[in-house]
Amino acid sequence: MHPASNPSTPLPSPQRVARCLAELTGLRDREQLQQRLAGHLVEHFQPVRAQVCRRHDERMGGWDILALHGPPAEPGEQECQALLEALGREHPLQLAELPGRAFYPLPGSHGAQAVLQLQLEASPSEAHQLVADEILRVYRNVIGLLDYGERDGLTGLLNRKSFDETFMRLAALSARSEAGLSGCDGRRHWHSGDPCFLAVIDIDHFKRVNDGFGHLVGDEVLLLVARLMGETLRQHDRLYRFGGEEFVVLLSCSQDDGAQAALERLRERVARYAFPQVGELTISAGFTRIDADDTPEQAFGRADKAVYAAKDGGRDQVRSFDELLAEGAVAEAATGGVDFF
Ligand SMILES: Nc1nc2c(ncn2[C@@H]2O[C@H](COP(=O)(O)OP(=O)(O)OP(=O)(O)O)[C@@H](O)[C@H]2O)c(=O)[nH]1
Repeated sequence: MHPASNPSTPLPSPQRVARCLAELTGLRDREQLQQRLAGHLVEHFQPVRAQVCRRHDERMGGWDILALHGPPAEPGEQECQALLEALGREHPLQLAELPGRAFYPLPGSHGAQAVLQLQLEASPSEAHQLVADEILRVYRNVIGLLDYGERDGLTGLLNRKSFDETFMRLAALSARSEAGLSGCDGRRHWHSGDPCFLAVIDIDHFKRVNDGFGHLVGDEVLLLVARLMGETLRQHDRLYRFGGEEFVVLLSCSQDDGAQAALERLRERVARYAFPQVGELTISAGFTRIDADDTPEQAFGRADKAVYAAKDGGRDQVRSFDELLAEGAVAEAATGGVDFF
């Protein structure tokens, strides 16, 4: 049974709603946007408990919990089902079997999927829900505009625009990992104790595709490789194309060999895929761990050297710069000497 409608929570004044919308439409940082939206919804509904649940690994399941109001509570089986259902929705979810609970999808944080889980003392009035729905709609529109500006037109992957900022955030997380720290810092998409990596992925002999089948088919191959990347790598890995036939990935893995395994999975997936007209294709990948004092240019330069090693070694392989360095196969990357895109 649903708890009775709660008439005691006053409807927000038009000024407050306008202030909320002005704030949300003025933000450009997705995490900040997500946090402020959650904050406004909490203020709006005045729940007994509110927490943001982030899905941290698509394959393994599991949720990262960020308590906004009241103590955090691990979602039970039914709640996990509801969270999953809410993820893909445009509208909030309320279920008869979970009275007093509301699940607000918080989409758009670069693949990190999150839901605001509210525990209410009483069902909100229809007018309350309507206002919250409209706030959510404006939020989605802002995310849509951000996507439009930050994504590559052909593949839908991220473009160069947000790369540096994300990279610097990862370098800071790597600093925590080097210091042996871990735990939730409240603003993460990644586990703050995990090492982070930059990978460069290059389609082998792509020129032959263009020369043999034409640029339209070449473009389709780029699109399909991007799709395979999205399907194979994890939700919170960030996938970029800055133009050309080269892709960049920022990923965090709980162990050092996790990046190698993730990229191997992608390499195998591409090698097994039958590309329309073209047939078989392979990729070469190189990666490096991101250090605390790295610049994007330095890390990219190292990963790029590893790609060259993969090409030299016969293509269709994944190489780690750090391993190549340990083997003496490459020299330490010169600082700043690499052309970056
Ligand atoms: N269709 C298409 N082709 C592109 C795009 N951007 C770059 N290219 C082509 O990608 C090809 C890259 O070729 P190369 O750098 O010589 O390398 P490759 O043939 O992939 O050979 P290896 O990297 O050595 O395995 C060139 O033919 C570019 O014209 C694009 O947006 N669409």
